[in-house]
Amino acid sequence: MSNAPATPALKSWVASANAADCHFPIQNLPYGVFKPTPDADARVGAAIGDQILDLSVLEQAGLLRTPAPLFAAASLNAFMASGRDTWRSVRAQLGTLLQADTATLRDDAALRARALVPQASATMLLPVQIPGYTDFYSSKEHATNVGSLFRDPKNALLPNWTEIPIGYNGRASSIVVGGTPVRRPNGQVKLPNQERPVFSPCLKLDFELETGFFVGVPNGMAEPVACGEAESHIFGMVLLNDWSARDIQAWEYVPLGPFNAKGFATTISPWVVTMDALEPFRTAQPAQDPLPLPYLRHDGAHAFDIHLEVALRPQGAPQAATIARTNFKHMYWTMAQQLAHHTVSGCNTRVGDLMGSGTISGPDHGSYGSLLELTSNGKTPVDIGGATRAFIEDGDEVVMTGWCQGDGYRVGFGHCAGTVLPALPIAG
Ligand SMILES: O=C(O)/C=C/C(=O)CC(=O)CC(=O)O
Ligand SMILES: [Ca+2]
Ligand SMILES: [Mg+2]
Repeated sequence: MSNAPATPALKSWVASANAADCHFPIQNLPYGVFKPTPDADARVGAAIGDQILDLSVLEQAGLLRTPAPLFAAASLNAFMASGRDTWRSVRAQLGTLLQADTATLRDDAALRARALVPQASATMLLPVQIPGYTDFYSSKEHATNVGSLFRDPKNALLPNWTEIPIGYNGRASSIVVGGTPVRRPNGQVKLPNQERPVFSPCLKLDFELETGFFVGVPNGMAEPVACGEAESHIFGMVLLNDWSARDIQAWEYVPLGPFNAKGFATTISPWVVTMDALEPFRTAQPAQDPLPLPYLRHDGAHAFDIHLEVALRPQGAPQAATIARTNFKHMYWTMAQQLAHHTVSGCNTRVGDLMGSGTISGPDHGSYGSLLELTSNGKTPVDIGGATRAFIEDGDEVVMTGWCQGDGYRVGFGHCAGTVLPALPIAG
């Protein structure tokens, strides 16, 4: 259970995969859905270096053994539904095919030309057909910060927080893949010193730095997933931006929680990093006090050491400025506890359900996962090199990234990016 993997860097014949800072070395092999050209059909691929390995081409060429055809598909759902043995077998077969000393594809120029697509020329699509989306609230630092800003600094953390992995049922319909522009929402905003709300473009648009996990092995109704078994239901993880309209949220959220403030868009990264690729980076979660109720207990280490960053790039700026750095390992509630809690009532899950971690804030000011926290609700704007931001402005691009640091290699998530478009005009 170490977080300092000692495995020496394995090499691939895809040279770009061997760079020490590459997110997609042979140790990673994340899955995504892409079109090699705008008119082509969508298909499943695995990222390797700066290329995509087209799994539908490999499958057609008879180079992948699976129980059924899985990869000439517009989503990962069929592959996810094929079960954990198939996930592991495909991962092992791809690892072998891509290893430096395996000649099969390396020395077949014609097949290689069809099977490898430069990432720069491909269009990435939403990787999963997502039946349901739930967002948790599992960072103690985030819950404490937001509790202080929205409610009472003296009682920032509500009494249920250390007992329940708090969550809300989100909107699957508005989840988009990284690179998709996001429109600033209009909604009800309550301005200070006014008795009634106004209908207005959101004036406090924010990001939330999160990860998400996909359910690969579903559970039936009234068949709760045990905490100790929960990880075996998870297919993999993505970066997730739970865009949040803070002014709409502050007015609407009592008593049923966020609605329009978080339902207009959620962005996920195009590549799904498997739990098998993340396994070497398993580490201990923070100590939990009080001891959770028995259905939320698991032995051993259930956090993952994933370094995370958020950068902001104003329209026209050549570079994005990094405004937050944190780590997934700070999360108080684990993914296993989230899934056990979600299903303990008898709630079923489906293949492709997405569970957001909740905003990932760390202990220091520069490790907060939202502008709400970084700017104390707009009071202390952040510096983005030549400009400042209290909240997101039109034309700003928010870019999240994350990776696990191995010995001479990285298991990375790539980017999760989105540019904000102006709100729709308000009539009259
Ligand atoms: O504390 C609140 O009232 C609200 C908190 C959030 O906005 C967070 C939410 O979406 C869950 C999370 O990202 O942790
Ligand atoms: Ca959230
Ligand atoms: Mg959202």
